Amino acid sequence: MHSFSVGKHPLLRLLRYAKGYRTQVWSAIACTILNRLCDLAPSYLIGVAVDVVVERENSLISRLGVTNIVGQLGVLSLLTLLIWSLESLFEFLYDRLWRTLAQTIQHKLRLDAYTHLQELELNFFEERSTGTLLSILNDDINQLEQFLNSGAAEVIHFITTVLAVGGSFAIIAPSVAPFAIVPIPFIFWGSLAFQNRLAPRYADVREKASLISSRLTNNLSGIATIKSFTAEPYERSRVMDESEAYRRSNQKAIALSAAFFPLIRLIVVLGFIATLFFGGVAVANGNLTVGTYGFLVFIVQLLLWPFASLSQLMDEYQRAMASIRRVMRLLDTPIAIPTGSHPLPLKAVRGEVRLDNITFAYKDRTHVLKNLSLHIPAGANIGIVGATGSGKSTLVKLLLRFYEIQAGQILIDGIDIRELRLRDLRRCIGWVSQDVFLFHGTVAENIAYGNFDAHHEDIIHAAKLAEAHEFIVQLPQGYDTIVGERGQKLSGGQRQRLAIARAILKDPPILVLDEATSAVDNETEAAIQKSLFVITQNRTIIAIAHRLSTIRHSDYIYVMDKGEVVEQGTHEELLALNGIYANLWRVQSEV
Ligand SMILES: Nc1ncnc2c1ncn2[C@@H]1O[C@H](COP(=O)(O)OP(=O)(O)OP(=O)(O)O)[C@@H](O)[C@H]1O
Repeated sequence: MHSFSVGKHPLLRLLRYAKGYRTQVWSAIACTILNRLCDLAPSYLIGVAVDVVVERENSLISRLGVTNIVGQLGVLSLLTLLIWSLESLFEFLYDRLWRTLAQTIQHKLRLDAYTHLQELELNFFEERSTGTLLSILNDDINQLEQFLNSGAAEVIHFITTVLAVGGSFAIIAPSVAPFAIVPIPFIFWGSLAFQNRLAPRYADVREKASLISSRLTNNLSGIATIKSFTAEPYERSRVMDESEAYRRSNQKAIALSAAFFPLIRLIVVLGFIATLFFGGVAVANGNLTVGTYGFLVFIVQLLLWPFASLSQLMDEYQRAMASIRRVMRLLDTPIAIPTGSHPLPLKAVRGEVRLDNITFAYKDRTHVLKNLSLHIPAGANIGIVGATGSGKSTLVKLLLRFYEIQAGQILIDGIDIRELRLRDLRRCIGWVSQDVFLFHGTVAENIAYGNFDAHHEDIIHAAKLAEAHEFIVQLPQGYDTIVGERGQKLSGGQRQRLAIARAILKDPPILVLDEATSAVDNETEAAIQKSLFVITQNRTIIAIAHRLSTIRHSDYIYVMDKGEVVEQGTHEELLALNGIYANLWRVQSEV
């Protein structure tokens, strides 16, 4: 999606987000230049005032037709008032324009980064902590604010000042001007050297910030565990370590950044002294008037100070770049599981699933599934059992194409899932996972996640089928009760039933239940089974369970061990086989 911009300077890529705002950008540039010109004017007005009192009837203003001094000073005062008012007006305008643009850029960048993030494969998320990603999406993008708010204005102010003041310098005193600009190359050289040293320090600061963020998010979600193990002091010291590392990293950046401005000031003073000295010599030799000399000494500061403030801008720039680079790196992460192009209209799905000799290993791990084949006819109701860690959940995740298989083929209705449009594939599978995730929101909203267009009656119907209606209506606000983050205000069994209701509402041709009823009691499970039986007609069901009673009525049962199918058949056939399944059944029946 972003490949065309890879390789471009991150700042240029950032500025691309302002593309559709040409008028605002130009207006902002114009207002910034006008503001700076108005800002410089008073220094010139002082020159004009001196001119009035020294030259009297022969002053510059007298050429406008006002000859007496009071009149001239009156004109000057009005001019000053006008210019200062304009300066304020332009400042208001440019500040507002740049800051609005800054918000727009941040908003678009954040949205782009999030959209891209959502497309990345699960493996990407497994290798990074939530806190790290959060710090990029939130902190880093917010970090840009300061630079975006004022960076452009400062650059334009700088250029305007140098051109206006430098130009007038060259016109008024061509012989002194070269001395005034002597420090400029040194300032540039110093700024570049500074920039190169500062960049890695700010990159380190951002890195440390993301480490704190990841520790904090982790601890906040594990707060109950921390409390139960009375690990508060331990966690406090871990947070302290991360915070200390951040502080130290920042200190290193500050030490350098703080030294720069005073250093530049020293160089600036050289230009000031040169003007003072050589200008004085010129006056003594009769090559320069006293008035002009005074004026030059005054404006040389106007010329040189912006160079000093350049250091602050560089600082902000480097800080922003450290963040921009992190965001751009996220945007440049390639999507490892690309969508296919074959459409699979929901209505047309029959629901036949075939796994053909598949082999799969998680990244840097040994094989989880080896040469596994199984065939699920459309509309069949199959069960999968097996020891913990034998690869049952992995199999389902492969069907959803969360990971890519290394060998073999997975087919739905005879089409390789790699060829299918990813959204179509996932839309036709309803998945109730082992660890249910509920979003912060109401019960109804969480069920409606299965179908955002569902009516309230549909939600209730789905909840009834999932045996959830009864407990929902007993909650304080019924369907409008907030479930808390991750659904923590509900019991495990209640969460599972909401997840089942959500999957039922999705009404998928293929329904996968991975330990979907493991947390509910036998009685409730039996009731859910009965309801499910009603809706399982014309639907392919894949049920994974440790409790064999859950799947004993399946049309066909696969028994897995260490990534392979070791037994298969109906419940009766498997009992007759007298193998692993029969053994498990005996153990569980005795219990
Ligand atoms: N994201 C992952 N990255 C690396 N390894 C993983 C990942 N998920 C699972 N595994 C490993 O793959 C193996 C199979 O896990 P899987 O969850 O498929 O087993 P399961 O049969 O569903 O087990 P259970 O009955 O306990 O749920 C396990 O050894 C597990 O450690």
